[in-house]
Amino acid sequence: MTDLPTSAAPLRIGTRGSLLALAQAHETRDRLMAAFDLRRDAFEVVVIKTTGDRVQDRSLSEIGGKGLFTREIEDALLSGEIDIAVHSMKDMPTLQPDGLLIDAYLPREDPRDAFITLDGGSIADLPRGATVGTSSLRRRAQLMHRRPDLNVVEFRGNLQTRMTKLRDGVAQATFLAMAGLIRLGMDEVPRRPMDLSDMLPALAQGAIGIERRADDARMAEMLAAVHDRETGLRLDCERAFLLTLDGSCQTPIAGLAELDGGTLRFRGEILRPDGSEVLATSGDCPAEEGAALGTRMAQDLLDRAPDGFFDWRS
Ligand SMILES: NCc1[nH]cc(CCC(=O)O)c1CC(=O)O
Repeated sequence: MTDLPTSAAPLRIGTRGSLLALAQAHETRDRLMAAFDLRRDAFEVVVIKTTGDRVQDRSLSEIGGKGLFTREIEDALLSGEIDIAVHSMKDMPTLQPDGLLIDAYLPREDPRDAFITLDGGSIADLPRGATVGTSSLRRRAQLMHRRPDLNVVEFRGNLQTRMTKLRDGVAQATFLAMAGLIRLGMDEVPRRPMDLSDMLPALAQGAIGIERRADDARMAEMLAAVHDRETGLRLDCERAFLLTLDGSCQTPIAGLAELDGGTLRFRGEILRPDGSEVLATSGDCPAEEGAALGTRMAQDLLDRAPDGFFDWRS
């Protein structure tokens, strides 16, 4: 490989500024350092503020639009201010702008959601009418499906902010992705990982993707060295499912692909926002054919959804 980055011409990694985003950018840098025997000063982490970071006083679905956490970063990639961008794949729109692509993923972390209370209790321990904080339409719908008696309130902010809200009594419980807790080393937070049969995660939860310019052969070569093939196969299926349903992280859609040797198994579901109805599907295929399976699984749900099921789609 010619033309490796140096301290004089470092590889610039674009990222949001949250602690989790920075941890993910640093993991990407560390893996590239190891793969190419480079020093830390051959990299520069460039923090970019996005609309989603800036607006804290309204719910994400209210601000609307796709790419709330990505647009400014993708602009920096297109203009050449950065060389790659590191993203939580569950926050990524399913299609990238012309000229950009994502075909490199780091090894996926635990994809499950965790149920969080200060005393480590379970959902079943919550008294009738208890308040749960979450801004995720998916988690809200999944929770209300099981416990329609619960009161769900908006809970925005990073992991630290949400823990402070729990301590302040704004809500008795919340959900956080296991991947975030693990990547931030928040070992002191009492968490109960949700069984996958009780709560399917957001599509691509726990996966880190690295975006680059489509015509950047040097970055393509470098990223291929850190790409995790199994994560890629699972994400091919999950992203095809999401694309066919035209969903995003802000719609009540859940699903997960898992590899079992050469077989890819997928489970997915869509919900009404109030949790009153769930439509679930599952299937499997050879590991390499996940995209076709994801599309077929989504089509199955579209075919079965009664009139009006998708009224929440704008
Ligand atoms: N929507 C915010 C977001 N984006 C990615 C993660 C967690 C890490 C991941 O899923 O990769 C989180 C926080 C959360 O849902 O608890």
